[in-house]
Amino acid sequence: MGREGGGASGRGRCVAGPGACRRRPPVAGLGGLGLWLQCLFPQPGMADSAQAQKLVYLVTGGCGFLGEHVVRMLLQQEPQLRELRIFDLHLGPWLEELKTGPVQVTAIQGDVTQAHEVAAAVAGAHVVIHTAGLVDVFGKTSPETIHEVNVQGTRNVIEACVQTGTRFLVYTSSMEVVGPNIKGQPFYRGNENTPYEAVHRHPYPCSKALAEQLVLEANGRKVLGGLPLVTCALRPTGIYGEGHQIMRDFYHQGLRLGGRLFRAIPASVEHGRVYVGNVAWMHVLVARELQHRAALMGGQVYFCYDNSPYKSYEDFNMEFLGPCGLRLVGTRPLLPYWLLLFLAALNVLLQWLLRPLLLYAPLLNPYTLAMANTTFTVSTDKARRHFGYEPLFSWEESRTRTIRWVQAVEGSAQ
Ligand SMILES: NC(=O)C1=CN([C@@H]2O[C@H](COP(=O)(O)OP(=O)(O)OC[C@H]3O[C@@H](n4cnc5c(N)ncnc54)[C@H](O)[C@@H]3O)[C@@H](O)[C@H]2O)C=CC1
Ligand SMILES: C[C@@H](CO)CCC[C@@H](C)[C@H]1CC[C@H]2[C@@H]3[C@H](O)CC4=CC(=O)CC[C@]4(C)[C@H]3CC[C@]12C
Repeated sequence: MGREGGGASGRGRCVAGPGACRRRPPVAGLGGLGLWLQCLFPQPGMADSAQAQKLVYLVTGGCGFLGEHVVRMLLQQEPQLRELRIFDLHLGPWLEELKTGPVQVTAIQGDVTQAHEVAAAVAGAHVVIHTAGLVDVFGKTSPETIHEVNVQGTRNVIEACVQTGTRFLVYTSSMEVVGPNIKGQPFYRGNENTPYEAVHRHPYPCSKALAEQLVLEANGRKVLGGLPLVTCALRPTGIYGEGHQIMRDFYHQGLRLGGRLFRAIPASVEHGRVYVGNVAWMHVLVARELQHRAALMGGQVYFCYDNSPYKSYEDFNMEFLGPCGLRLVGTRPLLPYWLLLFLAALNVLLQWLLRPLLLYAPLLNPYTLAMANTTFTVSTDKARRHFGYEPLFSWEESRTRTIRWVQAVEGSAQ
C-alpha cells in the first residue's frame, strides 16, 4: 500500500430519476472542445450503444442506506451497464420502479454468510461492489454475528469472484478500520499514509479491518480463466444524507425533548463526515477506473471525502436539524464527561437487563461516546490523483438535499 501514481479524467453530473440520461460528461476541464474531441477519440465506454451496455454489476447490500444510492448512481452514471444485480437480505419495494429503464435490474434476496447464495449471484458479473454489512455499534447484534456477516460474508464474496471468474471487486470499508483507536488518539486531517496506531477492541471496527485486509490480500489472485482479481477498498468517514437512520434518531430525540438537543460533545472535537451521494459516486468511478488502471489502483485503499465542513458530530448534525426546527442547547457540554460515561455504562447495563424483553439500543454507550469525543478528520486527494474523483455534490447541494429529506420524512417542512 502507499503506491502513488497519476490521475485520470472523468467527471460526472448526477441527474434525478433511474431512467435518466446516462450521457457521459465532457472530459474534465475541456468543455465544448471536450465533446468535439470525444467524437474523434471516444473514451472507454463511449462505444455505440450495443457495445456500451455490456457489463454486469452486482451490488451487495444494495437496499441499504449507502447501497441504494450506489444502485441509483450506477443506473444514472454507468454507460456500460447492461445488467444490475442487487443482492440483499432485505429487498426494498422501491426496486420495482427501477425495472422500467433500459438496464436489466435483477433483485436477489440472499445472505452473504451463505457461500452458495453469493456464488450464484456473482456468477457472470464483471464487477462486484460489496457494501453489505452489519453496521452495529449500538449492541443490537452479537459480536459473533457481526463477524459472520462482515468478515465471513466478505470472504464468501472474494471466493465467489475467484471461483466464477469475476475480476473486479470494490469493498466498502470504513474510517473505523483506522480509528479512532482504543487510546482515543486524534487523527487530524490525516490521509491514507498517515501513521496511526489502528488498535480496536469493538467488534465492528475489528470486523471491518479484517474484511478490508482479506480484500486487499486477494488482489492479484487468479480467478477462473486465469486472469488476476483486481480489488480495492473505500473508507468512508461518517456518511450522512437521504436515508441516514442515525440522523432520524437524533431528530426524534430532539422532538421528544421539546425541540432541543443538549450538547454532550465539545465543539472543538472535529468528526469527518461525507455526503452519501459523493460516496456512491466514488464507488461508481472507482469500479469503472479499476478496469483500466489495475496496476495503479489494485490493492489500494481510498478515503471517501468531499467538501463537507469539519465540525463536531453534534454541530454537524445541526446543519440539518436546525432548519428542521431543533436547537442545540449549550456552547459546551452540559454534563461532565464522567457523568456521561456513567450514563453510557448505565445504558449498557439496561440493555443487558432488558434484552430478554426488548431491544434497548440508545445512541449513547461507551463506544459511541468515545468515538464522538475523539477528533477524526481526513484531508487527502488520493482518489482524485488515482482515478480522477471529484465530489459530484457540493457542500451546499449535500446540505440542501439532506435537509429536504429530513423535512420530507418527518413532515417538518417549515
Ligand atoms: N453509515 C456510515 O456512516 C458508514 C458505513 N460504512 C459501510 O458502508 C456499508 C453500508 O453501510 P450502511 O448503508 O450505512 O448500512 P445499512 O445497514 O443501511 O446497509 C447495509 C445493507 O446490508 C444488508 N445486509 C446486512 N446483512 C446482510 C447479509 N447477511 N446478507 C446480505 N445483505 C446483508 C442490509 O440488509 C442492508 O441493506 C457497510 O459496509 C458499512 O460498514 C462505512 C463508513 C461509514
Ligand atoms: C454522545 C452522544 C450523544 O450526543 C453522541 C453519539 C454520536 C454517535 C452515535 C456517533 C459519533 C461517531 C459516529 C460513528 C462515526 O461516524 C464512524 C462510523 C463509521 C461506520 O463505518 C459506521 C458508523 C460509525 C460507527 C458512526 C456511528 C455513530 C457514531 C458513533
